[in-house]
Amino acid sequence: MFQNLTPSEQAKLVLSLTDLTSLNDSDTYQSTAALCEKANSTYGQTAAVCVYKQFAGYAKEILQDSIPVATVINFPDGALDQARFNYELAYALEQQVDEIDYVFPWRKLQELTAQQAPEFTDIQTVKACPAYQELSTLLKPYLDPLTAATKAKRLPRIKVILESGSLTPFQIALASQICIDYQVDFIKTSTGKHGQGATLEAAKVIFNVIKANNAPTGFKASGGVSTVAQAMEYINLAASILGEQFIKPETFRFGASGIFNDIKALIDTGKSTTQVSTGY
Ligand SMILES: O=C[C@H](O)COP(=O)(O)O
Repeated sequence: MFQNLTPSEQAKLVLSLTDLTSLNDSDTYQSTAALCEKANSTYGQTAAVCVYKQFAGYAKEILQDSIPVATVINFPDGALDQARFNYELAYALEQQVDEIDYVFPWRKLQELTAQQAPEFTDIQTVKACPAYQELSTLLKPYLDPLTAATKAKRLPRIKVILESGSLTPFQIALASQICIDYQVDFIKTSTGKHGQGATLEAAKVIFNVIKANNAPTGFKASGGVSTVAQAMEYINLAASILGEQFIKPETFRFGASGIFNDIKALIDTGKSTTQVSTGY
């Protein structure tokens, strides 16, 4: 089905699945307003906007519930710091954000699995790994309050960022399993701030863990996704493993800061920015 879409239809589909993101030290109220304008334009609406928490309240004010506002916490390092977590979560909830993208303590996962390098074959091998239980217990004070906020309807959705580019397939599977156990809404690949961003290989591991659990968990590809052609590869891979019905904003997202120009070019001209001649 997705293979038959015209370039403009592909661009519109990708736009509808994108959390249009700006997470730069140079962000301002002005740049936040510009981001919100792009997210709700004549080209269509994005799935969400994602901004640092100090701009989230302002984005909410501009968008007035027309588009969900997401913010990041424990970002980008993925610390295990309870006081910081409590503060950042409370602050984000005060801004009445719709979605929180929380960075998984991936360095702790690396540390706990440093002596083991098993291949990811199936989910039973992941569950048999001592690090799985240990990390699951360590993360309870972080993941429980997040899911409690969704259950209390203070927060519609939680995403957990794995930083998959710094993890092996086994570690990605283990972290994904913990996310599913704690009933987070989305497993997200990357912060876009550290090393390798999203890859199809990491996405495939996450899709297979979601499938093995028959879980309602969604997926977000982020970090370096800057063209519609790239995004379509994730869409086609997800559809082939989890079915076409998975491809909707409730379960499938892109986190991208630089994809809007390509979407615009495809809708306006039918040609990607990567195909547009520079005149040389
Ligand atoms: O969550 C989203 C990422 O920070 C976006 O990464 P990007 O700037 O490489 O598109």
